Amino acid sequence: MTHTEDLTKDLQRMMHLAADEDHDLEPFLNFGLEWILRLAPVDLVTVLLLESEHLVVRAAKGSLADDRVRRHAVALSKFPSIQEALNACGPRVFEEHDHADGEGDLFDGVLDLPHGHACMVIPLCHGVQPQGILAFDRAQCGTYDKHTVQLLEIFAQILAMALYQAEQSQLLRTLVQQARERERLLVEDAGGDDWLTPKASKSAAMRMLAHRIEQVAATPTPVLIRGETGTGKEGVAALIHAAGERRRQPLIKINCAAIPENLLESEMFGVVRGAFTGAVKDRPGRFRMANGGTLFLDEIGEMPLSLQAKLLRVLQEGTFEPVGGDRTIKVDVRVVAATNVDLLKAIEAKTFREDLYYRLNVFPIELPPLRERLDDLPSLCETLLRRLSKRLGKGRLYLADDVLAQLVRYPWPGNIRELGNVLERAVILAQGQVITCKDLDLSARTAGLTKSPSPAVAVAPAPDYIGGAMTLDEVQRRHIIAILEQVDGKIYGGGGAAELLAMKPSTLQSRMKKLGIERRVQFSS
Ligand SMILES: Nc1ncnc2c1ncn2[C@@H]1O[C@H](COP(=O)(O)OP(=O)(O)OP(=O)(O)O)[C@@H](O)[C@H]1O
Repeated sequence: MTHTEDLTKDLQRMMHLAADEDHDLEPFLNFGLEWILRLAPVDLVTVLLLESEHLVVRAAKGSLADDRVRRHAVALSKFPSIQEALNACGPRVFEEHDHADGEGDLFDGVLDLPHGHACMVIPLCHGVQPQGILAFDRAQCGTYDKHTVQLLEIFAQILAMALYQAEQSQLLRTLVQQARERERLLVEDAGGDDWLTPKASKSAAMRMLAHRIEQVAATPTPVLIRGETGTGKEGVAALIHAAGERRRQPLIKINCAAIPENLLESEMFGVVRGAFTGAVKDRPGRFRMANGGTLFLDEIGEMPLSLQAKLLRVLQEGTFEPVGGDRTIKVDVRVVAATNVDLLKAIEAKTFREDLYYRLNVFPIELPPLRERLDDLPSLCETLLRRLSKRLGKGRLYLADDVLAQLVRYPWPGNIRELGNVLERAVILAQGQVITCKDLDLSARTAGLTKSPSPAVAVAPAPDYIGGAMTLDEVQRRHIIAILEQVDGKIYGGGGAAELLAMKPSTLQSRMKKLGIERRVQFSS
């Protein structure tokens, strides 16, 4: 094969790798840098990418490439001539006096190269911003001839294009993921078809919460959302993000309980290639992905103590070091955390840091459990049935007349998630469009609960369908009266109405007041 044929084949291969559909840069870099070593008089070729005003080695090949080179990073401010080359997007060939005049070499302290060794950088420019540089070094003195410079420039153009493609495809993936996430989570004012927003809620507590969300959304303050499992904490985090100025930036989620302890740190803070076995590429981590936007830390109570100090530092200073790296990264991220465990108890048990708790708890948001916002049950059922109808390809779905009364009696330990599951199963079991009590089969669930509500309380007939004649308030009023009658008006303690209804006594009393149930008049104590 002729030299030209070889070159053509290599270039074809390189173009093919640069256009790789997965935009995995590794094969391109391996092949491309080896190719340079074969064609040009070079002992070290390095790709250095720009990251927060630093040039960070992304790949290195050649007889001088070792681990120290591969982990090297320098502040751009220390190399004005490279900054100039980046501004002009043109190559810079260094001569002996450049090294002598104080700017030094990119690899000073890492490699011991003689003054005047052949050294050149070519900026990687494709798209709006320069992405970094290609640097070429030789152990011996001399400069690069014109033809070599031209060849290396062409290679730099191909590399810059491949980098740009990979970056754009990563951006696209993140945007698609966010769009899907947003679609799933709602977002407020998008019609609210798939979500009952706190603003549209009938429960006073939820409407108050809508107000708190508006207050805090515009600030960068961390928010701690507390609430039992399935109460909608993730949805509230999305609302906070969507209501603030960060809404056009990413909302990134990480579930601290779902990721093994040893991987959580790199997942959150990123990892430098080679930091541990298996870390084959640099990964940015979710904090960097969320830069400018919001990071939702779900199940924060499960975060290992060892990571809590690092998180506290990001909250206080906005800085951290990726795993295996010593370069400090600065980010601007709004943190929204959620938990369904009692963090004060976790502090007592020494599994949660007190200082982190106070930093996160600046603006706490408490989500009430479903049993304390029963006013929302009809609208929630409507919303969830609409969602199910769409998802399962059913027509409009209805609840039969006595279903709401039964749903009100159930204590909903799994909250809205459980309600969604119960309705989903009922929709599958239902003969047609109307869901009956038989389809709900709540008795099986009630049997599994320690705090079971009264099994046989007579409840007055409920409306035909949701939106029918009897209001939920009336259903609740009759049900509470029935329970109070059953327990002779006892509210507190074992066997009292509050226990049977799985409510706090104080909540029951305020509900009775709201519904106009006068205990002293109607019941003996
Ligand atoms: N207001 C709402 N309107 C419609 N669906 C809701 C609402 N709130 C919660 N849901 C649904 O309930 C389920 C649980 O919600 P979410 O995951 O936000 O709860 P969570 O409190 O974060 O739960 P966990 O603590 O277990 O992570 C989801 O399917 C969600 O779509």
